[in-house]
Amino acid sequence: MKQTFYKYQGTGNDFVMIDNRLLTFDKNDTKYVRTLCNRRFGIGADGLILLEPHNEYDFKMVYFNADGNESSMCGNGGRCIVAFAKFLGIIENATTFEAIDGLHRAKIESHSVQLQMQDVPRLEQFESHVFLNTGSPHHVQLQENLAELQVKETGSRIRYGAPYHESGSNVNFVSKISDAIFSVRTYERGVEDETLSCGTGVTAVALAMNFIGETTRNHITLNTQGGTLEVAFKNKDEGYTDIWLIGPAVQVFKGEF
Ligand SMILES: N[C@@H](CCC[C@H](N)C(=O)O)C(=O)O
Repeated sequence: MKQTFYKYQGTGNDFVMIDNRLLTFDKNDTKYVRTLCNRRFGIGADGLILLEPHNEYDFKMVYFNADGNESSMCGNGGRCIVAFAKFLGIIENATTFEAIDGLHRAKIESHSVQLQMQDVPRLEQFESHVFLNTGSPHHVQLQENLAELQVKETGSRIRYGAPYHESGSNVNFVSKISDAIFSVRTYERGVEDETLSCGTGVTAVALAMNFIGETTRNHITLNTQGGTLEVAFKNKDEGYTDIWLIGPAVQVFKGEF
């Protein structure tokens, strides 16, 4: 039987999106998911997302990286699935849904989707980077000459090196433009390459920059290779709460396989 899919992108982080409310998609077929995400032999995407039914909330999000493995939270994917749920008529402009890291609230305002992220209680500062988990693990480091950086090579070395090794971390390279604006390039674990944008990544960058005193702001603009995102948050005694990731989420096309 043919399977309908949709393609979505959020600031260039792109996803195959499937309505799996009938639970017919084989989630254990890693090779199949990997092929669908392959840009030469498949549809092509940074990840694949299933929208599934939920007993209490509007829907459930199941996220796979382009390598075919189910992974931790995807912020841009979370914003895209909210737009998809509205397209399917499951929600109007506000929702609560479940993802692998717990419940998320979200709001839609014209083409912008605002996604509430989990609180971040703990950030670790090292000599040249900050490590934190915003639903996915993120290494954040300030970087000179960001435009010239070989993100795939440098990111891969950090992702597979100590202390991350096989389980890995996403790696974000950051350049400060002003107190309120930072540029970010991200190497994504599970894609094993630079992506044009990473939602949990820019969230990590905004919090990390506040944590190390590079900004005093609580609403930060992040320039990514694929467009602009915003992150708003509140400081707690330890860590951060009321964290929102804000930006566009666009349906690109529909197809079947
Ligand atoms: N693109 C995502 C991050 C997806 C998860 C990541 N690749 C991982 O496995 O940690 C985002 O927008 O947050």
